[in-house]
Amino acid sequence: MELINISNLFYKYHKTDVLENINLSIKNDDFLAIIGPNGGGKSTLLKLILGLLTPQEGKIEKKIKNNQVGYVPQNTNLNIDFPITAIEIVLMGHVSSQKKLFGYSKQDVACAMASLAKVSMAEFANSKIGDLSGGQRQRVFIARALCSNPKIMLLDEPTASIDVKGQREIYELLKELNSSICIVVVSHDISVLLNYAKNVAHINKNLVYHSLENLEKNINTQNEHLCEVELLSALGKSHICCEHTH
Ligand SMILES: Nc1ncnc2c1ncn2[C@@H]1O[C@H](COP(=O)(O)OP(=O)(O)OP(=O)(O)O)[C@@H](O)[C@H]1O
Repeated sequence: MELINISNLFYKYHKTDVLENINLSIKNDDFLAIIGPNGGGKSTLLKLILGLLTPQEGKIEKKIKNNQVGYVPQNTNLNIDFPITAIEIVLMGHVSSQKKLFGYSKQDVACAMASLAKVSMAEFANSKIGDLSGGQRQRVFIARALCSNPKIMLLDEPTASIDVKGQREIYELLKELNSSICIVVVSHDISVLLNYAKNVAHINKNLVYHSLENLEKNINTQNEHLCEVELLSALGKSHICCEHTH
């Protein structure tokens, strides 16, 4: 089932074109990797899908409600010295049916604990976020996004500054979640991601789509230093590589 359909989308900041004629369909069981060079327009596309920006031309049709879209932002600006616990972070993502002025209901806390359990972080519920490793912190943010029972989860650079072992653990978790949730990951760290993604959207103002499921694995994605140029030439799209050098 198609969850999101983007057709003939254009977006510019001021007078500069950032996205041109984007067409993309995202299905409920997809695991989509959005890759591309710095400034290629990946975050802009994510913001458009989230409804934070509005297309100037073209359209984005969503077959789901906004609260069924989970979002895990880049956490580079997180102040890890802030004295907040894992469960408090998760509760921030919980939209309670029972309105309370102060604090959270027992159901809210139970839901947050269930989300932490899904990402194997229940035992760290009362740990301060600053005491967790980068990978554990990322799991907590995934738990926060899970609180709203999303049908699709968008993650912006979820493995930035996490070592390769930690990256694999995050993607194993996302693979598990992908049995019931559509996963969309924006990332530069494609070597590990490509072992898990089903499809790839390469964005550099334009979008080029690759299905990985049908791709003969003629590239060694276990290679930690696999770069985008190698990937794209293996996919037979070496012309795209040239765009990076402009
Ligand atoms: N709010 C803004 N106002 C003006 N220009 C912007 C704004 N946000 C992004 N841009 C520009 O739009 C282009 C695309 O930016 P975007 O952040 O979408 O790229 P990206 O592919 O996510 O990059 P990165 O990989 O570096 O995160 C860049 O040239 C950027 O400078």
